[in-house]
Amino acid sequence: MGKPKVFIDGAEGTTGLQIHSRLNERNDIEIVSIPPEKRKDAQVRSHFINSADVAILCLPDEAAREAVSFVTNPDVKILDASSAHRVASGWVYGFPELEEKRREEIKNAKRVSNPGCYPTGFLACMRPLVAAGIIPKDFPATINAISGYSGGGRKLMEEYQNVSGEQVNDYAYGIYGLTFGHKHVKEMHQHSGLQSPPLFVPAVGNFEKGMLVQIPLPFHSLQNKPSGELIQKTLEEYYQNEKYVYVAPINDNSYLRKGKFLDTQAANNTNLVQIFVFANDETKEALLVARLDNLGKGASGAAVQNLNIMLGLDEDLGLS
Ligand SMILES: NC(=O)C1=CN([C@@H]2O[C@H](COP(=O)(O)OP(=O)(O)OC[C@H]3O[C@@H](n4cnc5c(N)ncnc54)[C@H](OP(=O)(O)O)[C@@H]3O)[C@@H](O)[C@H]2O)C=CC1
Ligand SMILES: CC(=O)N[C@@H](CCC(=O)OP(=O)(O)O)C(=O)O
Repeated sequence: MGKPKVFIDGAEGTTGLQIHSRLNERNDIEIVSIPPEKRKDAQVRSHFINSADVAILCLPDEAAREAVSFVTNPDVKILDASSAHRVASGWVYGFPELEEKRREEIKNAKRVSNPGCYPTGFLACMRPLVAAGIIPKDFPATINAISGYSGGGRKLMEEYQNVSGEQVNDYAYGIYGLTFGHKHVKEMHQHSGLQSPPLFVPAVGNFEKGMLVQIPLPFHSLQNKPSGELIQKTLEEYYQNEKYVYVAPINDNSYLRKGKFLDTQAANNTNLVQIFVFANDETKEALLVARLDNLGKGASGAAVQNLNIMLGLDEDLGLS
């Protein structure tokens, strides 16, 4: 049998380029590339998709749905990096660490949806705690998060990269999603085990990549008041055998710059999601924070990990 063929639809976009550069050096797979002038030609894309073992979609949602409609070859596997199929039936949600059977499901699936960047941080923290009954299913979760501008794809990157002079201050930090219903909320709801969708307030900063996802836990309003240690230990045990989800010791100052500041970009260029638990048992407050590279475990790293699993290869190939 020859090397598995991988086609990246949208290879010239932000996520596509990163996946390509992670796969480019590998000699265990063959990357099949569409001629640049044909990259939006439906017929040519369809041909490439149907001749691949795995087609990775790095496209806007609508173009991703269109790409799936092109599939006629029953053997083709699709890995969709867009948000088009993250809550769709018939698709496996490609977060291998989220539950025990997930790797096997990804391996056997014909359709895998790569998780969103913010949901990766939120779900990594929330799902194990809801599953363990430490956070009740009816908990009204809220999320404040900050992302680098590459999260918005090529257009937002160009906008930020052209900012100069006095505008730099305006672009430093801005919250958005203020009409609610951000495209990630359904995904965060469905895969968390929570009864209601979380209230999500994202922000974007004037830096390329890196992300913090913060989940406040005001336990004084709850009947059961778990200790910070129970929260941290539950997460630590849940991910004890995982290479790409790291749970820091509780209230660990060593991750804080000058003992105070949790920086956004320290997980960049890795496939890691780092989880921090800050807690005060006297005031009954805790804060969960996930830090990741939105283009790493939030997109291209996760995609390469899923691709490896889908092809039955060593999961760590091409990852750091
Ligand atoms: N950036 C991030 O942090 C993350 C992004 N994602 C997801 O990945 C997907 C891609 O995002 P991103 O890479 O950031 O976006 P980009 O805008 O950077 O890239 C999208 C690419 O798709 C191309 N494209 C658009 N329409 C078509 C079409 N009909 N046929 C073929 N190619 C097309 C675009 O070309 P052109 O520019 O010429 O229109 C562009 O090259 C999105 O669905 C996003 O949600 C997932 C996780 C994180
Ligand atoms: C800063 C920024 O604009 N971020 C994007 C989220 C990233 C994205 O669209 O990609 P995924 O959905 O695949 O994670 C947004 O809020 O729409």
